[in-house]
Amino acid sequence: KGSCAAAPDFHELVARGIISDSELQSSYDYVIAGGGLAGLVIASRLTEDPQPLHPPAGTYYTSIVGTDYDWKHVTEPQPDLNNRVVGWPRGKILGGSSAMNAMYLVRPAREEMDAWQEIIAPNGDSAAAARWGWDNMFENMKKSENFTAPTQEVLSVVDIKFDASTHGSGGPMQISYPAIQINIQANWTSSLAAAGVAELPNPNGGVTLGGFITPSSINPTNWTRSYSRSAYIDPHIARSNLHILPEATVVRVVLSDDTDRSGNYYAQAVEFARDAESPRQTVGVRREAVLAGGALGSPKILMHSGVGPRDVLEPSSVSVKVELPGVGQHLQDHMTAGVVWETPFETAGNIHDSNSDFARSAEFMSFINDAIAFANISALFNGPGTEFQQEIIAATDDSVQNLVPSTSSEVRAGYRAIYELTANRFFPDVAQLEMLMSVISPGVVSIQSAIQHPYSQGRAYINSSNPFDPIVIDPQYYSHFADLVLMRQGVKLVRQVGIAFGETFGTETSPGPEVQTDEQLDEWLVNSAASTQFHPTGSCAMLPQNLGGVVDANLRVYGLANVRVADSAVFPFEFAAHLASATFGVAEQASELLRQDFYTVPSSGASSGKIPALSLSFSIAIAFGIAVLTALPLI
Ligand SMILES: Cc1cc2nc3c(=O)[nH]c(=O)nc-3n(C[C@H](O)[C@H](O)[C@H](O)COP(=O)(O)OP(=O)(O)OC[C@H]3O[C@@H](n4cnc5c(N)ncnc54)[C@H](O)[C@@H]3O)c2cc1C
Repeated sequence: KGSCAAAPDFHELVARGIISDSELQSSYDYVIAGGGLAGLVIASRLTEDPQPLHPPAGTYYTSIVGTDYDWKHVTEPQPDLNNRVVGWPRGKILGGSSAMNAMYLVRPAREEMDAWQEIIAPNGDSAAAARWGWDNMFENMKKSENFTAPTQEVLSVVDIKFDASTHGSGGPMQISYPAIQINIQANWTSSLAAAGVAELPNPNGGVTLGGFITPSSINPTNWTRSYSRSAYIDPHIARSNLHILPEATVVRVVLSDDTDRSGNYYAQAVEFARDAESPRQTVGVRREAVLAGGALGSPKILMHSGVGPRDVLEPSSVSVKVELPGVGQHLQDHMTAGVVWETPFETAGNIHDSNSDFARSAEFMSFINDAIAFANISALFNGPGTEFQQEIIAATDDSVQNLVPSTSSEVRAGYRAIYELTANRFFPDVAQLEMLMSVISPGVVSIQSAIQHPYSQGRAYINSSNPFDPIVIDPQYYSHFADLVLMRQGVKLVRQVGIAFGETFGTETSPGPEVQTDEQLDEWLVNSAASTQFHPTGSCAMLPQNLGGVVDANLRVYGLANVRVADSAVFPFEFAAHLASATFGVAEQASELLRQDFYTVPSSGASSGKIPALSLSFSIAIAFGIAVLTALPLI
């Protein structure tokens, strides 16, 4: 239970199926590009067998944001943020962003997931679409979990409401609560109630509105982070049917020259390289290629494979194989800004800085922020917000005309569909804002305000044929006026919660009491405050093709027979939730689909022609985890 475990030795790596180039087969049934949250779930599920488990390995969370295990993406300068750039960390490691995230375990609302089902099959005529509605996704999300209730000691400090039946049991991801709680958080739900946001008694069961202490991805047997690697890969002894090749960047999917009988191109191989200077290598695909590179990695691989918008590929000198204008489009994110107060009360930050025995204990080190709330428009406007809604609806045509970074009529139609859904169906009852209390800094507390259903959409795109050049990220933050208004109202609501905390909260230090008018708040939000909540999505949206969709209800890329995207890129619109739980749901569902209904690549399609005669099904997750084979702490 120290802060750092010993590096894995060679035998441990072998046990997990981690291999070197020389052990690579010439082809595999399934090739998974990206060993992140979703990629490892799929790799593990496709190769699972009833072998006994090793004890879980790991140490408590230390942030890897900003380290070598972070892709360290940055956005383009954002005109509506006074040309500021925003950092977009992403896990560059086995486990992906599940190895660096803040561990909040939060599900979307029933209403949102049912809307997803409806948008992919507008006439309600697709059994495939029903997989993405609440009822089925709830089961998929629970499948990944093993829930443990908070300890009595914790409950004696903070009255945490939960309903164990809304969680899974026996699944790989450990879902629990920190071993300790901080006294200040005891007043979270009562302060929210005083500000007009009621307590939510049964979080994570399809209703999201209200305040609660959320479970986290914590393993309560040793108080460590639970993430896709520790949950789905590390516990299993060697699987002869799983190879994981770390430190390999997938550069493209090698597609067939001709289409198959159904008129689709098919993946013959996946090409990868150690770095920009190293020779390109390929591994053959016998059944399916699964892109699980995340909301930035997956669209990038597609574009370098010749699948994407013509006006992006041609200027980048990538030949167009399948023109699919939605790749990289519909990029959405949650923006956030925090109000900070001094506090005379003890925070987790104060305890941490004390360096006491308790501060060094694994129990204390398990503490992570977990007090959150979701608020709807009435809470933000102290009324139904009808006038604001009418303004948004009236701006629909203008927004479609001027704010979509694509000339494609399909992408514009998709923007309109998401816009109308957000402005009508989601407006009154679905959460518009998340509030998150932070008590991990000494002497101060903060509450973040984070908009959940942005009207601004941007895009991620390539601008060269070199796959080692970074992807260009332009979320077009605040390009739609409503997002700034929602944030401003959110900050006002957060301040009301702060007032309700009474003497627990002292002087406001940011933005500070002098920032009061709408204009002052907007200036603060634009010039310094607003940043990301780290939830990009939509870049390979599951939408009908005439709405700029990239994948269908089976996660298959339009125009390709055996390439699926299965990660956080496929959500067509933002949910009012952190995205890990829903992404686990996607990966669990994808694993089922890949087992039940796989493509068989025509025999002439093998890249090298020397397919080994294997009776076992082999999978490979090609992961960019740059130090997995070296002295990497098992975070
Ligand atoms: C700082 C931070 C905090 C967050 N906090 C929370 C939270 O508290 N709760 C929550 O629910 N969600 C949170 N999230 C979001 C959540 O972690 C992600 O939505 C989720 O991990 C997405 O899963 P994924 O499989 O789509 O992508 P990832 O988990 O990012 O996995 C993608 C993987 O693909 C690899 N990859 C990409 N391109 C290539 C390539 N060309 N070749 C090979 N490999 C490639 C990456 O290195 C990575 O390993 C947070 C995210 C971040 C970054």
